[in-house]
Amino acid sequence: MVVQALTKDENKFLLLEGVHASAIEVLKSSGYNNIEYHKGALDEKTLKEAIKDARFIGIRSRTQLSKEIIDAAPKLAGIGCFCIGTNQVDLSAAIQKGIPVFNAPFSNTRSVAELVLAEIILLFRRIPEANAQAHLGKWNKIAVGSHEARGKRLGIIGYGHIGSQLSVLAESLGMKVYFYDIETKLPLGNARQIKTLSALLEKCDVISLHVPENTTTMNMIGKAQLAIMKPNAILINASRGTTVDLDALAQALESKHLSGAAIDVFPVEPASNNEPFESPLCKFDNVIITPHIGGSTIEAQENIGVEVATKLAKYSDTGSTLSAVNFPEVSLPIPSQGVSRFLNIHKNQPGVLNAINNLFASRGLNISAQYLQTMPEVGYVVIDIDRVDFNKAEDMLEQLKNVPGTIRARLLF
Ligand SMILES: NC(=O)c1ccc[n+]([C@@H]2O[C@H](COP(=O)([O-])OP(=O)(O)OC[C@H]3O[C@@H](n4cnc5c(N)ncnc54)[C@H](O)[C@@H]3O)[C@@H](O)[C@H]2O)c1
Ligand SMILES: O=C(O)CC[C@@H](O)C(=O)O
Repeated sequence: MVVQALTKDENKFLLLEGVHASAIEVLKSSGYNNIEYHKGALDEKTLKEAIKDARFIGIRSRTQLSKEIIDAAPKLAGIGCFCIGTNQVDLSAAIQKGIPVFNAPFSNTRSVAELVLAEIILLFRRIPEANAQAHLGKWNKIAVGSHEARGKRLGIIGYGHIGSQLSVLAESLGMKVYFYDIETKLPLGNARQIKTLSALLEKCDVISLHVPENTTTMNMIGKAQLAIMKPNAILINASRGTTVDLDALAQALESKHLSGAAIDVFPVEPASNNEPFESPLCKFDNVIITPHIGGSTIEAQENIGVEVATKLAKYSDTGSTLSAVNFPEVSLPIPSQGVSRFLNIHKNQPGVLNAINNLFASRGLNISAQYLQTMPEVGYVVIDIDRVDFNKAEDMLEQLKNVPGTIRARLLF
């Protein structure tokens, strides 16, 4: 359990996978200079070593923060995913250790929507094949199988931040947009929500996936779903690699049932740019294969760097967990000078708050403000008391950590 009040330099930030320099700028301007930066992901052994004394870690999609890795990080207080997806983190193991996980839910969404729009046009025009042939010296000037996007039907699976932006962009090209989502969503423009996935697949000329990775989306496009797609339809996946069965897709391309595909994400992705990439799709000229770069634009990465680093610094400075993905959200005002602030993360069981309040009362300490949020497993309470000297605050922290049910307690200032 973490109990000591820390200076900013004692908070080591371990930043992996080349997160944008904007993250470092934010951390430094917030007074955090103890930053270990790596351009790539670390192998498991090196990661376990590096994370041992890290207070915060910043990753993208390559680093798997399993329970085993989290258990190897006794000081870890916060995780920043410098991306949208958080499926690479064992969120349940993190919350059980009292560790909030933050991400950047919007910053790269436009980049993905733009890439998919470009892929729709390229695939309708059969540009990937023409390009491959031209590179081999073959001049194949034909219009066969080449189409405008205008008037074609786009089917979007998952009408969230990315799917809905794609919807607007595609309509501006004159496409007819349909979508399938497990939630009822407000259609933008003239888009229409379709009740079942099969109805969407049967109807549309292009299908694009924009769902999260979870049990409901695992292999949601397999042999049966590909079979009911329109002949010569196109499949695009820039969501997560687990959503499409790639062997089934390869068969659908082999049999020429589909006219093309664009795939940005894979069930197994190389851990670094130095490792080889293999896929059953590599042999098809009518498949655009990209190395998980849907969100990899300078604009997106810079914004993500600022957004996630700000969330980590704010949590470290004030205890604010606003927009954490796995954790009770507490938004905190800027504290006044005359305050000492404690955090207590505890199992959500009866009596913890009572015990905490009795503890402060028994020491004659006035609680000037208290912020509490709970989730089924975990409660998070931030306690401001009229300022006490450091020794007394440290003594209180020792008591606070002994409150039954406490997972983690910290003294912020
Ligand atoms: N390729 C990249 O570089 C890249 C970049 C950013 C995001 N992503 C991925 O794109 C995906 C979408 O991101 P987003 O920001 O739009 O997410 P989002 O959470 O805003 O939207 C996801 C939508 O999918 C819906 N959904 C969930 N389960 C579903 C199911 N079984 N069937 C149908 N709909 C379902 C949700 O209701 C929601 O509307 C995520 O997997 C994210 O990780 C990839
Ligand atoms: O930048 C990455 O590694 C992941 C990008 C994307 O998949 C996301 O989840 O935001």
